Amino acid sequence: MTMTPVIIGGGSWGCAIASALIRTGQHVELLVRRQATVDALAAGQCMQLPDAAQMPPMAASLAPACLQTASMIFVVVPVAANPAAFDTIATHGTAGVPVILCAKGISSHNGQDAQLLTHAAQQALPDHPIAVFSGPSFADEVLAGLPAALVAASTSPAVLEMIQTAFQHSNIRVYTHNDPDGLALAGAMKNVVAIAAGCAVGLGLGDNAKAAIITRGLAEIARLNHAIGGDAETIFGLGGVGDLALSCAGPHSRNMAFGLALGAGDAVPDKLAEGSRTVAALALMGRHKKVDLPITNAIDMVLNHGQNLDDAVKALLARRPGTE
Ligand SMILES: NC(=O)C1=CN([C@@H]2O[C@H](COP(=O)(O)OP(=O)(O)OC[C@H]3O[C@@H](n4cnc5c(N)ncnc54)[C@H](O)[C@@H]3O)[C@@H](O)[C@H]2O)C=CC1
Ligand SMILES: O=C(CO)COP(=O)(O)O
Repeated sequence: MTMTPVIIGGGSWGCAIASALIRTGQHVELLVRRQATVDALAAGQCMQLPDAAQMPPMAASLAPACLQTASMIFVVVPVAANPAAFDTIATHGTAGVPVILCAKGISSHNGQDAQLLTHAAQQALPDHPIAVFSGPSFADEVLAGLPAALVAASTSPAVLEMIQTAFQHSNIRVYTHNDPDGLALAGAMKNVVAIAAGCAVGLGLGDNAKAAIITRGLAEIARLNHAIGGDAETIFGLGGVGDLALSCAGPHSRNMAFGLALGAGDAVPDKLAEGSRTVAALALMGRHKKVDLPITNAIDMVLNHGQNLDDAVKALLARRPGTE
């Protein structure tokens, strides 16, 4: 029986990861929800990135039985769909096969609690080693074959070796470390900071304000990372400052584009902006951990509690500045 990597999710990032593996000559299967996605992938088209050229045809299926022959399982659906993906793996997967978390957000049940995706996965899948795969990586560029550097984090050196080997000779260069919680948190938080940076630019507050938000946002990420027991080095690596810099660079990031529209008073784009969905859970996590997250809280107030964006900015600026 041939074991192959299986990717749950046939959207932008699922296709990009698949393309990197396929180009090294590996067979990859995608597990998706709709027949239309199966057909599009077989024709070399990603439905969420219709302009992507040179995408190799991809084998996809609606049948979770493909998980039985998975060598490793990438979970590449939005955070809200991760619990259902974990259930599918628990039912159809083989114990011991690594599960690699690729979504960037915080898990939440009806806004009542907040949990790192790593913890949610460990609870749901106690028989599987868990890894996080993150870093600065726009799907369209990876899909186009351009180079990117990512981080795989797991407490299992054998799993890290497996992931690194899978991407060897691909356009994704994989660095490793052993802090999956910190990496998962950083990926979730950078999306919210990108929304805030977008708001500042959209409001016309200038480049100085944008740089201040990025830097103070990084400080928030570092504080919450410390509180959850994450490694400080994670925040200064590809999955921390690297992904934050990428996502705050401009509207190529869907989160930044969401913030830009919000700041400019325009309708927000209908593309996935995980930060808008995760900010409530992050703010909750900050309260639980007693960590001050002013930028995260401001975006939560605007998106989930009806605060006017101008008032949120005034409230942020009225805070007494502390030591850096
Ligand atoms: N696009 C990118 O550049 C990157 C995205 N990510 C992360 O990967 C995750 C997925 O993002 P994208 O692939 O970009 O999103 P996308 O919007 O391009 O695709 C999402 C895919 O998940 C499927 N899906 C949505 N809800 C589902 C559900 N309830 N059950 C099963 N499948 C469902 C959709 O049909 C679609 O195929 C997000 O957390 C994102 O932050 C991470 C790195 C890069
Ligand atoms: O996480 C990403 C790149 O690393 C993608 O960012 P957006 O979801 O904001 O487009």
